[in-house]
Amino acid sequence: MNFIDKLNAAWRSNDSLLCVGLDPDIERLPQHLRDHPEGIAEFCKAIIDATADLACSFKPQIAYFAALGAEDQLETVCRYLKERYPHIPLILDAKRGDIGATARQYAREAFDRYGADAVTVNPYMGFDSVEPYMEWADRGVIVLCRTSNAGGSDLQFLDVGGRPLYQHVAQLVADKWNKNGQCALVVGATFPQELAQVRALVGDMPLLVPGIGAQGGDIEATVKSGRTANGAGMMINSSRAIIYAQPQGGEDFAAAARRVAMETRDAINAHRG
Ligand SMILES: O=C(O)c1cc(=O)[nH]c(=O)n1[C@@H]1O[C@H](COP(=O)(O)O)[C@@H](O)[C@H]1O
Repeated sequence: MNFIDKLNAAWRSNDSLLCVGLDPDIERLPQHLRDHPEGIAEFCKAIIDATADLACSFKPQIAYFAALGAEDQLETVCRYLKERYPHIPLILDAKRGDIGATARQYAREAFDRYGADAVTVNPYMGFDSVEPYMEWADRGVIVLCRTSNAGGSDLQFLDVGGRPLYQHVAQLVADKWNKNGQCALVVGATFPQELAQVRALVGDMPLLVPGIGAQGGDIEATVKSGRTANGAGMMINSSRAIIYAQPQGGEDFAAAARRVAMETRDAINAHRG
């Protein structure tokens, strides 16, 4: 099953648009896992088990593993997800961007090494830097468009022929780059008006929407701005607010993550109709 079909099936089967982000900062893990040689993987596996029935996707952020030389633990997490929850899409967040020959190696890393269903990529270097990922026709290519951070406006808001660059990117991907129907776009939940603009330009193309939770994006405005006619169309990501939900000295971290993931999924679903 290709990425888009798998995502559609996960939206339906879990009745969820929530993407659970796996950003395992070693300094924020429970002490017993900080001291454990496979602590990062154990933490992620526990979060996955606690939230897999509530999520439409999981998104590990590669930097949290690579910074510590813990790519083997990312492999473990990806393998675990694919064996235990093969119906939930795995998005590798790597935001890659380089010339074609190098991009092909990044694509092999994402799709062959980690077995990701989709990867995030940066469009700044143009189509030949994104095309190599498309050789894996059953995988998703998720292109940065209007990112959630304040500094995203520095370039993404520049005027390009009468409209901001992020809209040009959205149109370009929808009209020209998405030849195999495998593309999606990143649009931050912190900018609901721009989210609505992108939705208007790209039809039903899936959108990865980070920025609720720790970054403070408004769930109602996000869902109303980005939903498709059938009340789906988005992977709304929350990472820190879910995975570090454990109150000090309170409940088990995985149970706390489950509680917040459920609240978030339900808050999203309240506005899909
Ligand atoms: O591509 C992304 O996932 C991404 C794009 C963007 O515009 N903003 C953004 O925050 N992200 C990622 O989404 C996650 C957000 O994490 P929280 O702010 O903890 O929910 C991080 O892994 C970011 O790297």
